[in-house]
Amino acid sequence: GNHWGYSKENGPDVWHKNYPVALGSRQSPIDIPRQVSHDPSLGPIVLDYDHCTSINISNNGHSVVVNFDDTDDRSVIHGGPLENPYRLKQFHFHWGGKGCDGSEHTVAGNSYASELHLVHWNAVKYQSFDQAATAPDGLAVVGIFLETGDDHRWLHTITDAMYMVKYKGSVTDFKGFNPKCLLPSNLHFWTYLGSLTTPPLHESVTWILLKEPIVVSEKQLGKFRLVLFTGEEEDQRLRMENNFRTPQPLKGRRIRSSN
Ligand SMILES: C[C@@H](CNC(=O)c1ccc(S(N)(=O)=O)cc1)Cn1ccc2ccccc21
Ligand SMILES: [Zn+2]
Repeated sequence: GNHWGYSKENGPDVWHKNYPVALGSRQSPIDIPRQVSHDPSLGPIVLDYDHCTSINISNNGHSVVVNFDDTDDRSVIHGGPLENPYRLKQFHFHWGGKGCDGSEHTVAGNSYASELHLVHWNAVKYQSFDQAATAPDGLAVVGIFLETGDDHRWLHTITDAMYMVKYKGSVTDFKGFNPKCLLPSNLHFWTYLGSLTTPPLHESVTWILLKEPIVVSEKQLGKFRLVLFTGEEEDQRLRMENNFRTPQPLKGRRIRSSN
């Protein structure tokens, strides 16, 4: 059927037809204004990834996703705005086309080349990721902006694996990767209550956006674009690019800033 995507016919402008929450009161992404209220009660965000276990890397037809073993609390984030530890489930990226920016959140109206999402779920309160994904305090996503410059020294492990998942539906082993190597030097952040940025667009995400971008090269970003939206058996070969939703109305929400 008319599965959702990022083209004119099935993209963000028509998602509301099958997912009416797209017009809801806590949708993501958003633009982060120049002035955000500083909340001194916000402690630092802590990412305990030392024993994380990556499993595989896959192409789900919307992004490239690295999946983790989330059967116990071996890799969690806590602190910041979070009242519980949240378990790392997966990370994935959103990016643009050649020379076009592709982040989802924007800062004072400015986009970045790409945006990395580290997706976590509240395993203290919920029995499964899917159950947490429908709860208002179910998920916590850490967003990290990517800007272009020099090569990122660790991103090649991911871009090399992307060759193996060129087609929608492909998956390949991807063990021993610790996403700590993708973090910027400081963890200052903005936080607000929002949603998944793709259907089903559930309003279940506490967003934690790191202020400092990481730097990757144009060459490395170019390898993201060798991935396809389409499956091996399809006659159309659609390059995976511009897989981002644009900023949504703030609707009175408060955005808080850490230090
Ligand atoms: C959460 C969906 C699957 N989607 C995600 O897991 C997900 C995670 C992060 C982002 S982002 N870009 O905001 O970081 C977007 C999507 C499965 N699922 C669970 C219940 C459910 C009900 C209907 C349809 C699909 C359903
Ligand atoms: Zn995402």
